[in-house]
Amino acid sequence: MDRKKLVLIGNGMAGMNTVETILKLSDRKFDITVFGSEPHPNYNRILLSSVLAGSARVEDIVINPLEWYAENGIRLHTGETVTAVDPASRTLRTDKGRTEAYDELILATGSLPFMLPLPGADKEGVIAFRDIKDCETMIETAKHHRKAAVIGGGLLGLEAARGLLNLGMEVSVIHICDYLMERQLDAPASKMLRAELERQGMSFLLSKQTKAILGDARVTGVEFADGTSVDADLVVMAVGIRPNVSLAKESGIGVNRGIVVNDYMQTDQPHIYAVGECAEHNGMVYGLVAPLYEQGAVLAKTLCGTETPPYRGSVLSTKLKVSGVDVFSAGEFVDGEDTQAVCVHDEWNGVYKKVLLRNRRIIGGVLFGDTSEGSTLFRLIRTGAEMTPELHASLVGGPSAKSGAPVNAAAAMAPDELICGCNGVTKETIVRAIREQGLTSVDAVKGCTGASRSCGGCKPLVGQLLEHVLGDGFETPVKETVCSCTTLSRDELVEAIREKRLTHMREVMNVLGWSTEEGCSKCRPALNYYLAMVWPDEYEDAKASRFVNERMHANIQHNGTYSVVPRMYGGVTSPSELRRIADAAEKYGVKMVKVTGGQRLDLLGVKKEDLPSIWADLDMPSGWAYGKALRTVKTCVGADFCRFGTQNSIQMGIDIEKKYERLNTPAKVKMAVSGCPRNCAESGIKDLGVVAVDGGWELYAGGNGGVKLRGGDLLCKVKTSEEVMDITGAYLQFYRETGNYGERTSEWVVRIGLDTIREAVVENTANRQALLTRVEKVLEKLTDPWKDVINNRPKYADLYDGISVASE
Ligand SMILES: Cc1cc2nc3c(=O)[nH]c(=O)nc-3n(C[C@H](O)[C@H](O)[C@H](O)COP(=O)(O)OP(=O)(O)OC[C@H]3O[C@@H](n4cnc5c(N)ncnc54)[C@H](O)[C@@H]3O)c2cc1C
Ligand SMILES: NC(=O)c1ccc[n+]([C@@H]2O[C@H](COP(=O)([O-])OP(=O)(O)OC[C@H]3O[C@@H](n4cnc5c(N)ncnc54)[C@H](O)[C@@H]3O)[C@@H](O)[C@H]2O)c1
Ligand code: SF4
Ligand code: FES
Repeated sequence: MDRKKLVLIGNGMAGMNTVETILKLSDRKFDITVFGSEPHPNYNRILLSSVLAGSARVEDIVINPLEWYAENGIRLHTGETVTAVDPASRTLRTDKGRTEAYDELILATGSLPFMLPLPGADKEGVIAFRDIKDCETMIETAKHHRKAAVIGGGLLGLEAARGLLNLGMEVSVIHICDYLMERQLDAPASKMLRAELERQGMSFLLSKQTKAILGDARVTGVEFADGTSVDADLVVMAVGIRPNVSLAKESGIGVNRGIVVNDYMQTDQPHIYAVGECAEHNGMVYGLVAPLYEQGAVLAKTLCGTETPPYRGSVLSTKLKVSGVDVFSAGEFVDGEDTQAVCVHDEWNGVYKKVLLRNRRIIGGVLFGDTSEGSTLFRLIRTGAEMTPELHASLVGGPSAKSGAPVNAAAAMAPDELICGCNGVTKETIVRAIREQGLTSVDAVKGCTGASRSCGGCKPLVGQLLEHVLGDGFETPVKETVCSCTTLSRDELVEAIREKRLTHMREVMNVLGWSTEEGCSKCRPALNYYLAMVWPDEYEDAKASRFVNERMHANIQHNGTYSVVPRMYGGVTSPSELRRIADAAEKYGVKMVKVTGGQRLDLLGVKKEDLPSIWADLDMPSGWAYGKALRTVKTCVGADFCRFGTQNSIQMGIDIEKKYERLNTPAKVKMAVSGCPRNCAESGIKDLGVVAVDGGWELYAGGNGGVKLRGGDLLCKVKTSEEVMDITGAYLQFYRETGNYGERTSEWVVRIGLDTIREAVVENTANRQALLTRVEKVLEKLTDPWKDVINNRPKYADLYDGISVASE
């Protein structure tokens, strides 16, 4: 049988989801060709917000990789735009001069971002937020510029603003109304949202009418109708979208706001269908994926000749994808004469819940602060459920009532209903995956089916489904908390510090509900580290929270004296340094001068009160032998002296040590550089070991020569010394950002996985660069602690009491 020729114009989520459903229904019926203007295979546009916010990479958001098209016999023409359709001859033309015939044609041309036609809107630095290119422009701009203005305080604008904050920009959101997300939220929820986003660092300019974009070639600001203005090096317009209908219109296909379709997604032209954001059904145009998938399911069945109920329109639900903020909105939410509202407005706990009723039936709602009942509420709205005392208690009755009357919304759903609107995953798909793959957790379902991968709004529903299918077999993950003062894990703590912009230890303890007033010896130094890591510019080190060695900048010995270890970069010293060391050793009665395993000299047995003076006499940088920081970079003699050496290992070691000395890390870091694989500097058992090989260097991660002996894993092989330096910096910063306080790299590498580290610091060059930018920021601020003590002696009188300073 000859297969019919199906052509899809628009390689986006709606069109491709339709094609995927068609393939599931009948993989032999159509010979499929797809045209897409963008140069990419189909990707999850929703997750652009996550790419911008740094929690996903462009590669992660591809839905159908190129191989998928090939495996399914689909001809894909990326970077090719269809310019005309001729319904009479059933052909189309593209901008590359191609003519293609079709038997059935799907238009899924999506939307175009609306760009305000302001004077100056064509300046460099004025962009939309719609595709991968926009996302990459923002990421690049953030590397060189500081101030961003986002016009539009809707879903897109706020997600863009959060992403730009994460990229280190100062962000002002300009909104035309007097409250944010007015299309999804009522005033009380919007007020709470604004307060939370302000805490995260966003600034808002509300009730502002933009008048012009300022600047010469590049934007420098935005001017408002009231005469005021705001500075900006980047302007992101997020003021809504318009269905992309020009092709349909010019081809004589019926168009209103969108391409007009009936209940089976047919246009007014035979054999031409429309689906997605470009389609207008019953006067409605949709801008969220769940309705587009519902349309796609009807269209796929229509094309395959499978019986289907008609498409009758969709009830919408939205969830803002800004971490740390839980907002959910569905159906109607504005009070009317014929509506009744059931509300909880608890500003103390930051919770707002409103359920709107008409004739006792649930027609909409808004949840802020606690969106756990979002899925249940959405289902009740879709089915037009009547409010009952049990539902009332479960939806708005607070935690106690909730626990008394759990509602498993997932159990009541039909098999083909969507659990995850963002990724088009139905209940039956998840149930099958749970049963066939033996899945026991929400994360496992996510990995296997994609459900909950985007906005996360369906997580509770996935959890309910797991409970329903598995009963007691449902896995509740065991959480390791930072210490007994808190119920938060390390990741939750760091995220909360970031999201809530907590910059002081006391603030963290108050806001995050510490059970002890002062914390404990486990959480205080950890908090001190995490705060400094998250806020390298603002945070003032809380010295008192550090362990004694770090407070004193010296290692205390069993008899109460201290050791003094000056830095010798790469294990190299000079006669004058040795002379000063010898003089100081004699002058301060040093008990022993010892060559350490890290190739430097340790002066043992120094009295506490002599510490500042001996450092002043030595006039050498601190070797940080006491700190959670880069300690030493051990080197072998390398190519300059050794007949086996292939590279200058000494210089490499010195360069690394000079660059990254003093950098605070979750635990101590030891490094080594060897001039050849004979490894005389023992690079294989270091936190990061560098080994010269023919034509380059190998880097080994997570080695340890201490209590838990571990050989390092080969992280990568690079050609140049510059690459070694960069990967070292990125590796150290990635460890700083993801390591648990006190966790050595040997444990960290095992916990988070070598592949993840390799991806973050070697393969994903944009991420490597971002890590380097962040580590540079920290390095700029580091100073030698002993210089500070020597130059500001009175300040340290309490610490080193009875001090006399030799240079006086
Ligand atoms: C940053 C961001 C975050 C979002 N977050 C969410 C969310 O959390 N939840 C949610 O539900 N929705 C979200 N959305 C909206 C959602 O992504 C869209 O509703 C959905 O992607 C639209 O799919 P579509 O296929 O109809 O259109 P599109 O994704 O716009 O796809 C249409 C494609 O067709 C191509 N095309 C157009 N004309 C032609 C032509 N003539 N020839 C060839 N190709 C053509 C376009 O280049 C485009 O690639 C978000 C959108 C953005 C931008
Ligand atoms: N989490 C999500 O579900 C999500 C996230 C991002 C985008 N989206 C979708 O993407 C599409 C685009 O999002 P959007 O937020 O741009 O559209 P939108 O239409 O939802 O919101 C645009 C906002 O811009 C404001 N605005 C309009 N003109 C303005 C002006 N001149 N100055 C300042 N503000 C102005 C409006 O008042 C409105 O709040 C929508 O369909 C949205 O649903 C959804
Ligand atoms: S590691 Fe190689 S280059 Fe370095 S000292 Fe040993 S043999 Fe020589
Ligand atoms: S509904 Fe958004 S991730 Fe599932």
